[in-house]
Amino acid sequence: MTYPSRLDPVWALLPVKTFTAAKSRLSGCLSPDQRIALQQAMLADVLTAANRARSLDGVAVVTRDPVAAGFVRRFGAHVVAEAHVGAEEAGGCDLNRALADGVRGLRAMGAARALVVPADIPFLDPAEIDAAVALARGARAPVAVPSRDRGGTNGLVVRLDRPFGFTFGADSFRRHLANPAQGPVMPAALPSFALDVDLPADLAALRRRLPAGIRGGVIPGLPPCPAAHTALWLAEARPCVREHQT
Ligand SMILES: Nc1nc2c(ncn2[C@@H]2O[C@H](COP(=O)(O)OP(=O)(O)OP(=O)(O)O)[C@@H](O)[C@H]2O)c(=O)[nH]1
Ligand SMILES: O=C(O)[C@H](O)COP(=O)(O)O
Repeated sequence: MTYPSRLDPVWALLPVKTFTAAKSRLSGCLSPDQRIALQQAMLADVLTAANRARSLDGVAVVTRDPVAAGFVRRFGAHVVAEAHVGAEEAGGCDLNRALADGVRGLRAMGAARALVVPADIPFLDPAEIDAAVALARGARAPVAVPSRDRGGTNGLVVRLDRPFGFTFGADSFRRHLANPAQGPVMPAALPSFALDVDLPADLAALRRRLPAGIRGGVIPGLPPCPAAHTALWLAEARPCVREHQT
C-alpha cells in the first residue's frame, strides 16, 4: 500500500563530510585532489539518482563544508548545516550526530520520513530507492539496506516523528536491524546500494562493474549510464589506480 506523498513526504538525507577529509582510507592509492574528485563524482551520481526517484519529495544534505554545500545546491539539494562543528578537527567524524542534525532540518521542512544514504554509492538506482520507500510504507517499518559485505548500512528508511537513534560505524547493519526504537527493522538487499567505495578493493570492484563502453560517461540526449560521473572520474584516474594495485 502506498500513500500520496503529501501525507507522508519522504526526503533523501545524505551526510557529506568535508571534501578535503573524505575518502581518507584511499590516501595510499589516490592523491588528495583525486580523492576530492572521486567524492564529488560519487556524490553527483547519488544526487542524480535521488533526483530521479519518483518516491522522494526532496533531497537534503547535512554538511559543515561550504564547498560541499555549494556543490550539492547545483543539483537542487537543500543544505542542512551540521551543528556539531569540531568533530572532524578532533579526528572523529561524528556521522551519527550529523544525521541527528539532518533529521532536525528535515522535520523543520515538513518531511515525515528520511531515506539516509551515503555519498559513496555511485551505482544507486532510482528504481531501488522507490523500492526501499515502498517497502517501508507497506510494512510500516524502518528498512535497512546492507553494504555488499553486510557489515555497513548503505540505506536506511526511518520515520521522523519519533527518534530512531542511528548507530553508523563498524558492524552497523546488525545494530540497525536490532534497533527497537521504531519497531522491527526490515532488511532489504538492494544491489545498487551495495557498493560503497571506501578501500582500494572497492576501486577494483568499481572498475569491474563499469564496462569499457560506458567509461566515457554521459552521451548527450541519452539517459545517464549507471555511475556516469564516477565512470568519467575513473577514466581519468585509472592509470594511477592501476599502478597502485599492481
Ligand atoms: N556530515 C557528515 N558526514 C559524514 C561524517 N563522517 C562521514 N560522513 C559521510 O558519511 C558517509 C559514509 O562515510 P565513510 O564511508 O566513512 O566515508 P569517508 O568518511 O569519506 O571515508 P574515510 O575518510 O575513508 O573514512 C559519507 O557520505 C561521508 O561523507 C561527518 O562527520 N559529518
Ligand atoms: O555504518 C556504516 O555503514 C559506516 O558508518 C560506513 O561504513 P563504511 O565505513 O563501510 O563506509
